[in-house]
Amino acid sequence: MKYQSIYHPELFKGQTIIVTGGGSGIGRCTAHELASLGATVAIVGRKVEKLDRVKEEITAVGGRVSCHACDIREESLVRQMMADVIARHGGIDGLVNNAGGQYPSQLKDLSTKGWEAVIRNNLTGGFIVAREAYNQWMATHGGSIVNIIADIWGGMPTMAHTGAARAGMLNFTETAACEWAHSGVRVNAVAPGWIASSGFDTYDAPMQAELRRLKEKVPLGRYGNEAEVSAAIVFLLSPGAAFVTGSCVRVDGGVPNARHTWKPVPTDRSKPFDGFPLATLPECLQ
Ligand SMILES: CCC/C=C/C(=O)SCCNC(=O)CCNC(=O)[C@H](O)C(C)(C)COP(=O)([O-])OP(=O)([O-])OC[C@H]1O[C@@H](n2cnc3c(N)ncnc32)[C@H](O)[C@@H]1OP(=O)([O-])[O-]
Ligand SMILES: NC(=O)C1=CN([C@@H]2O[C@H](COP(=O)(O)OP(=O)(O)OC[C@H]3O[C@@H](n4cnc5c(N)ncnc54)[C@H](OP(=O)(O)O)[C@@H]3O)[C@@H](O)[C@H]2O)C=CC1
Repeated sequence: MKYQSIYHPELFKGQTIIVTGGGSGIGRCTAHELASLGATVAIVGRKVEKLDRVKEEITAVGGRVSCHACDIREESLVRQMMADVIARHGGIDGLVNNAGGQYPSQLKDLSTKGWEAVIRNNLTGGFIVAREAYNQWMATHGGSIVNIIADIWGGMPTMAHTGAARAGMLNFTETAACEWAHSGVRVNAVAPGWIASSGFDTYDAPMQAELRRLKEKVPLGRYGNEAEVSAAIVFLLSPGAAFVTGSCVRVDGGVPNARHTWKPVPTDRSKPFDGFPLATLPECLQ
């Protein structure tokens, strides 16, 4: 079934856009939406079988997509991946720096190795991918980069490593937006709140129990869905955002504004946008 985007179906006709982490969740949804809008999508991830599945889904509805196995933490692999995408598609117009993830741990129990693994995954990796996109293509041709971060406004108990990495990524976004503006490159961020995606299923049972409870703390009264994050990414990549750079769009149902005052009311308070018929509800919420 084809993606039902709210945007014009030829918005990205003739463009090539890289989506890291395109084999599942938010990245998979974004790849579907961009392909439905005419883009050729290059999806990147560590597990080839996940990428192949998404490729099958997108080609089945007439989209164009290529798969690139690559760990974003490995500089030489990222360099090669970027060169392959450029050689295969003739350039890159956009990059969605979405690959990432972490595991819950209290600070006192966090090993240095674990801290560094998460920083590499969510800060260093995103930096390497963006720098290679810029140096290998965008510096001379322009382009648009969207970095996916998280709701980092305030502390993130049990998620300090990823909070530090994503806060770093926000500042990287602001700096790159300045340094790369003269090349016609815009750099923005999207900060998802609690998004019911396959990502939830990667957590252990106690964390999943916590996640089931958390929606009561959202002013809009529910989790977000993948299509709602994708819509923000697509806006920032589009000409509609031509004068937007160094910004962050928060897609979180209002959580950062309400942390101290919100009194939970356990009912849904907004109608979701759901343009993605193939979205997978995480098993832990079923
Ligand atoms: C932000 C809020 C909301 C967000 C929601 C989402 O993001 S949804 C999306 C969610 N999606 C995802 O999160 C998916 C992506 N996530 C991942 O791939 C992993 O979480 C990763 C980033 C740690 C990389 O892991 P990897 O396998 O490549 O790394 P590695 O094997 O090289 O390990 C290096 C060291 O890290 C440590 N350590 C690692 N795991 C654990 C653990 N569970 N337990 C304890 N410790 C752990 C350990 O010290 C290990 O060394 P050791 O002691 O073994 O010698
Ligand atoms: N869902 C949520 O509530 C939130 C999500 N986020 C962030 O949004 C992004 C997408 O998350 P979501 O779709 O929910 O989760 P998923 O776990 O489904 O997606 C993460 C994707 O990133 C890929 N990935 C992870 N590490 C690497 C790596 N080192 N190199 C290449 N690819 C990698 C994974 O593929 P593979 O395993 O094949 O490598 C996977 O497809 C992540 O950065 C996540 O942390 C932020 C805030 C909230």
